[in-house]
Amino acid sequence: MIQVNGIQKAYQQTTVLKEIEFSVCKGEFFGIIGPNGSGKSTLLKMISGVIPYDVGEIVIQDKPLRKYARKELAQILAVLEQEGLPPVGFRVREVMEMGRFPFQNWLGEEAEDATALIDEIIEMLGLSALEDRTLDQLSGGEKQRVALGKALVQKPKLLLLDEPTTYLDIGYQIQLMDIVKGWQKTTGVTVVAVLHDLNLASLYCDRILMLHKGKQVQVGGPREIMTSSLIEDVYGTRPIVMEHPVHQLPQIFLKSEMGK
Ligand SMILES: Nc1ncnc2c1ncn2[C@@H]1O[C@H](COP(=O)(O)OP(=O)(O)OP(=O)(O)O)[C@@H](O)[C@H]1O
Repeated sequence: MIQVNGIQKAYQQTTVLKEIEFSVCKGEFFGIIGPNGSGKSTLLKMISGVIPYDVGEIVIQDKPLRKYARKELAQILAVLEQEGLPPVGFRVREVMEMGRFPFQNWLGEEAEDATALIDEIIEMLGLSALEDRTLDQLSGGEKQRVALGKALVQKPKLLLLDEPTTYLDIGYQIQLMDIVKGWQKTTGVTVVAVLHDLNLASLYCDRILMLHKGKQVQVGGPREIMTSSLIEDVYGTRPIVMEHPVHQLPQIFLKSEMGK
């Protein structure tokens, strides 16, 4: 689905990503982790075509990214990002409808009626009671669900998530990740997610790319990536890693230097 071949990126004179090389299979849930400033968002923005890369190539569905027209890319790829919502005056349903722009002609008409799809997604995200509210009348967590809805109504083949659980309490974190996973199972969408929470990354991702200071440290399954030595090398703190009692996947426990 995606091949990232030898990507390099500099802002002004400072290189922020170098020699990034990996591929993501169709239908995979692929995570990108790493400390603050390691280049995660920059990499995701390059995959979504928002910012250019300096060296290398990104290929999506066997076609180099730079050969895609904007609208053509928007028909296969959707992004959930913090700043992805329109200005505040819009209502929840209107925002969902905006997700259909890539499929409309210049008159705002679409070959397929998307009303049923929008209804289904509003219902699935628990937004039915809020659909006539404007964005400024929503909490941070509710806005995040609207942003996810706007991405899902595009019915993307590739869904890019930039820190999707920011602002969400633990209940909504799991709910949002489960919704994405469930949606993936029914539609076969490929998901690439930048995640700060290593435990969520371990639970949901098939494979994970770990970045450190703009370099690719390793790509592998949760058991290969979630080791205390690798995490200590990259994050500078040595956690305890234990197997989740239900999911049999590695989970980390942080250790305080101060004790209690
Ligand atoms: N527009 C920009 N101009 C200059 N430098 C930038 C720009 N955007 C990001 N950077 C720098 O590039 C590096 C990588 O930033 P990026 O936002 O990709 O990291 P990140 O891993 O997503 O960080 P975080 O976890 O803190 O969100 C950082 O050093 C950042 O300061």
